Amino acid sequence: MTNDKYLTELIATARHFYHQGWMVGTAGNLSVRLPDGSFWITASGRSKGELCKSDFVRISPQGKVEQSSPGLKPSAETAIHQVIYRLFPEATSCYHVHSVEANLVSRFVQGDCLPLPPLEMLKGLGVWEENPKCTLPIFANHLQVARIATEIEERFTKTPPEIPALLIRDHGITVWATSPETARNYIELVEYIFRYLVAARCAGI
Ligand SMILES: CSCCC(=O)C(=O)COP(=O)(O)O
Ligand SMILES: [Zn+2]
Repeated sequence: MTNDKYLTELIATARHFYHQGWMVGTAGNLSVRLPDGSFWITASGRSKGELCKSDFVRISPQGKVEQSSPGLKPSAETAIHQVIYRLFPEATSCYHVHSVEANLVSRFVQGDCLPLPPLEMLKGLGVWEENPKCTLPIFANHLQVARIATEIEERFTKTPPEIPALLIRDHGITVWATSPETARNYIELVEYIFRYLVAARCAGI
């Protein structure tokens, strides 16, 4: 893929997520990793429904800004993307969105794991067991993003997640995948599961 194609894909995906209500205003951030280990990430504070090609910053494998339009800052949550790419060398895309449902389900439990219902949809996230008992890791939403990133690194180094996703309480979901298309599917699947959980609770199930 050329740089242009990567950015076109991220712009289209952000617009799609914006129209779902998952990247309202400036919420969320998307990144894609290139074969040289650098990655393109959305610049901080841009309206995610109307991104253009100059709204991205390229971060080197060492974590420095490598390419940017004047006046841009990388996403405030770049440290989380960096830690995901470090932990999961096969990942080439990392997407983070804020939905109402993600925030609601993050309060359904007090602990640091959200049990997921044994839905067929889990197969789309790589879970192929009969009646799976799968959980989604939850992290606290610290003001200092670096602290969230450190906690992700410490926890996943000891206990790898069962699915390529993590939830930050009262904040949003992050997924990672081996292609931009797969990361987009993962966001859609996880958001479906969140809607199911909210609907099930409303229905008293
Ligand atoms: C209203 S969004 C608050 C910051 C945030 O959580 C986010 O995902 C967007 O931050 P960025 O710096 O990537 O624009
Ligand atoms: Zn966020």
